[in-house]
Formats: sequence, structure tokens, C-alpha cells
Amino acid sequence: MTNTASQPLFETVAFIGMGLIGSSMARRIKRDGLANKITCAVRSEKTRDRVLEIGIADEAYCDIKEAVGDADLVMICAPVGANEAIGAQLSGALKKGAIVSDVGSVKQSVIRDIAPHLDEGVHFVPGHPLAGTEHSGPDSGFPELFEERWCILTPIAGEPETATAKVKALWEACGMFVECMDADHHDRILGITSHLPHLIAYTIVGTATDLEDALRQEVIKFSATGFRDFTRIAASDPTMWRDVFLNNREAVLEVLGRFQEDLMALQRAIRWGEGDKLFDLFTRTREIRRGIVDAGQYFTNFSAEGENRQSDEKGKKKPAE
Ligand SMILES: NC(=O)C1=CN([C@@H]2O[C@H](COP(=O)(O)OP(=O)(O)OC[C@H]3O[C@@H](n4cnc5c(N)ncnc54)[C@H](O)[C@@H]3O)[C@@H](O)[C@H]2O)C=CC1
Ligand SMILES: O=C(O)C(=O)Cc1ccc(O)cc1
Repeated sequence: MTNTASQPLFETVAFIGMGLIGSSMARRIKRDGLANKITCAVRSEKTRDRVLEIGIADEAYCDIKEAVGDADLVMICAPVGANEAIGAQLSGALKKGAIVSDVGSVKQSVIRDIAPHLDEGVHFVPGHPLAGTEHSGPDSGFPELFEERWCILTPIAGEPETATAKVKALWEACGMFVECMDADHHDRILGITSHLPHLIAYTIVGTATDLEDALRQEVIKFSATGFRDFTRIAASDPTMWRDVFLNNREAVLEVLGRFQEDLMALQRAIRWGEGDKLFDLFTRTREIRRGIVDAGQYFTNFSAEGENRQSDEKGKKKPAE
């Protein structure tokens, strides 16, 4: 999918944070001419130099205020734990009519931490592209990352619809399907579909690596795809995921409680040899997987084994509603 707009969607886009997500967006914007100019705020000099060397930003600053002063759109692409400090820097720094958006994996805390700092006449449209990998940093990004995946926007009451429409148009030009919902609903859904699976992966890999040395070596040597898939997810950025769990505490604890109950029931079924219970559950879950795969292209960017790969351009239909 490429931008069909005859002109750029924004004059200047400023990124705060140029890691996997920020640099993927910047690459896409550059590739398809979605903005005339890209600026960014990046803390380390090495990364600023790198971003300019790759050519994904026209200007790179250490100071957030300098990076965003001329921007029509500011995209916050840092770990969600940094938002309070970033929000304070945005205060008084933006021009009237500018739009602020973000890509954070949690939405209620972003609204809590950013919105109070924004001046009158600056519009905030929180967002979350449901696309990523276990890699981080500016060299890990690629322009096709968002292709045929969902992006969720959580518009704030009272903000103009035109601001939401502009952010939506940008994500669509990046190849995404966009849907709007309330931030608390987003956080509950993602608590189940993304945050809990990551927590489970971190736990399983942690448990395996706590084994005594000889056993651990064997686990690594003979790891079949099940364990390998978990190690990919458990290689995800520690700062990002620490911040996700601390900022979506309630939804994660709620679903974790239910998960623990279900796990106990399975433990009991195994102990008491209740094969029917195991078989029934495994049959139901197999149906769910088949339903997801049949329903659409949610997995387009991923092989069945969960390894990330580029879109193969097959099957362009929209994922299941
Ligand atoms: N990694 C993934 O698969 C996905 C991540 N997200 C969200 O995107 C955001 C960024 O994640 P990634 O790009 O993966 O991370 P990353 O680690 O690749 O990049 C984060 C960037 O933010 C910068 N940063 C950190 N603290 C900062 C601060 N206090 N002020 C300014 N910049 C700061 C870092 O230097 C780095 O450039 C996170 O909020 C995450 O929840 C959303 C979808 C997928
Ligand atoms: O790499 C994976 O499997 C992911 O699940 C990527 C991902 C991580 C965090 C998000 O908020 C959205 C997507």
C-alpha cells in the first residue's frame, strides 16, 4: 500500500524518540513523501548522528522544545514511562493548531501524563499501532512494519474530529487499518492480547534459565519452536515492557488473576488424569486459532511460527472486525 495522496499529509512531523517505531514511521514518511520535513528529539549524540546518516530525519536535536517548535504533528515514540517528563517539555513549545499523537502500548496513562501539559489550541490524538518486533533502536526500523495491521486511536472528548482524521489518514498511508475506541477499553483488550502473552513469555524463559546449569544447556540446545517463540518475545525491550506493566497495572492484574485460575484448573486436570478436560480445551483453542487465521490478515507480517517477516503482498482483505 502506498500513499495515494497527491500531496504530503503534513508539512513538518517531529518525532520524540527514534527507535523501532519512530524510525519505521519516519522511513515510511520519507519513502512515500507523507511530510515535507522530519525533525526529531533524540537524547544521545550517537543516535542523533546515526539518524541523520541514515537520512530518516532532516534535523535532529537533543532538546525536545527545539525539535517540536515548527511541527504540525508531534509523534511521541518513547517508552510510556517517559511521558510525564516529555509532556512537561511540550508545554509552551508548540504552535497553535499543532497535533500531538503517540504510539504507546498503553493509552489511559498516556492521556493522564501528556494531556494536562498541552496548551490551548494544541490537539491530542492518542494512538497505538499494533505492529512491532522484539528489536529496538533506529537501525531496527523498516517502512513496511505497519502494512496491513491494525492501528487503534483513542480520541479524547472535545478534540476536533479533523485532528483525528489527519492522524488516521497518516496511519492509513502507512498501510494500516484504523479503528477508534475508548482508552480504558483499549487497555483491557491489549492487557489480554499483548501484555499478558509478553508476561508469560518473560516468565517461561526466566523459569528455564533458572534451572541448574546442565539442564539449562539442554533446554537451549533442544529448544523446539514452542520455547523458541517465547524467547523471541522475551527478548523484547526491558524498559519498554517494564513501563507497560507499571502503566497498565489494573487491566494486567485483572487478566492475570483469571489466567492463574485457568492454569490451576489445568494443573488439577493433569494431576487427576482428566484427559477429557484437557482435550476439550485444546480443541476449543485450536478452533480459535483457525478462526483468527481464516478471518483475515492479522498475521500477514508473521509466519505461523511467529517469526517476523515482511509482508508477501498476498491477501489484502481487512482483518476480522
Ligand atoms: N516495540 C514494539 O513492538 C512496539 C512498541 N510500541 C510502543 O512504541 C513506543 C516506542 O517503542 P520502540 O520504538 O519499540 O522503543 P525503542 O527502544 O526502539 O525506542 C525508544 C526511543 O525512545 C527514546 N527515549 C527513551 N526515553 C526517552 C525520554 N525520556 N525522552 C525522549 N526519548 C526517550 C529512546 O532513546 C529511543 O530512541 C513505546 O511506547 C512502546 O510501548 C508500540 C507498538 C509496538
Ligand atoms: O513482536 C511482537 O510479537 C509484538 O507483539 C509486537 C508488539 C509489541 C507491543 C505492542 O504494543 C504492539 C506490538
